[in-house]
Amino acid sequence: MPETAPSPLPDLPSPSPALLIGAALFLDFDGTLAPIADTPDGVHVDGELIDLLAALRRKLNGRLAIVSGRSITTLRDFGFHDFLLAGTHGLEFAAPGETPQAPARLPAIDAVEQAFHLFADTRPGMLVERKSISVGLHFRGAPDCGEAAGLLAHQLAQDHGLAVQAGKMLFELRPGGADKGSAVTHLMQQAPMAGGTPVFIGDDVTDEEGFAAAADLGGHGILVGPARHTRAAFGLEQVAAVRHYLAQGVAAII
Ligand SMILES: O=P(O)(O)OC[C@H]1O[C@H](O[C@H]2O[C@H](CO)[C@@H](O)[C@H](O)[C@H]2O)[C@H](O)[C@@H](O)[C@@H]1O
Repeated sequence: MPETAPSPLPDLPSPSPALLIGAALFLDFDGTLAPIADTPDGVHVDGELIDLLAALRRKLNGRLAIVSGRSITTLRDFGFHDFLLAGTHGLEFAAPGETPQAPARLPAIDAVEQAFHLFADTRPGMLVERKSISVGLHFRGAPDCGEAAGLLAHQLAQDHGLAVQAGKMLFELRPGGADKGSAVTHLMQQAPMAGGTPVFIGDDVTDEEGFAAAADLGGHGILVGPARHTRAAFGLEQVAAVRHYLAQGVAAII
């Protein structure tokens, strides 16, 4: 029998700016609001982005949140002090100006961080990212080490009862029990997000739970980047298209 080539994934339709009217908007950070950089510290947030998000949030009567794998502390360091934040893949929450609600850093995370360093320190290009309550092992600078990094991450997760969060050239270990979907569900139950139609914009596999939660609550997911199997109904090509879309949203909402 002749082998059949897998059929290409159809491109997702572009979202209309009108989708943002009445939305409760959830925005991923890396790869959605800021282009992917070589290292976690290589990302820059410009004042124009903060101003755009602030204008959109005003139009949405406050219904705008950033839902990221970054910690709340890091998001605030990037300049998002005044925003409703869900950090570390749905494990942490903070309203503007408030102390983050977050679980304590587990001793197991410190043990994993040490093991990650033992692995990374002999492999040029590997990078360990210390985070508030989790730890990341990045192989963007050493792509050949990705498979070994994944094996190590899964072994350590099993040894310490932690969850593996795969990302873009990254394995992160963190406590389980939450994801971006649970963050959306949680935030949709309270002001200022309650009452809006959830719209989740993200690029990474970690955003799929966010797309699914938004869809399950009657809203929509918007995937940033190339087509893939996804729960998102709409697509935008890249970060610049996201910014353009958000600016169109500001203009579309009276
Ligand atoms: O949920 P997000 O806001 O998308 O955060 C997910 C992870 O993003 C960061 O790593 C990714 O972006 C880096 C900078 O562009 C890039 O160098 C790296 O390869 C990507 O995986 C961040 O460092 C992680 O802590 C986040 O969990």
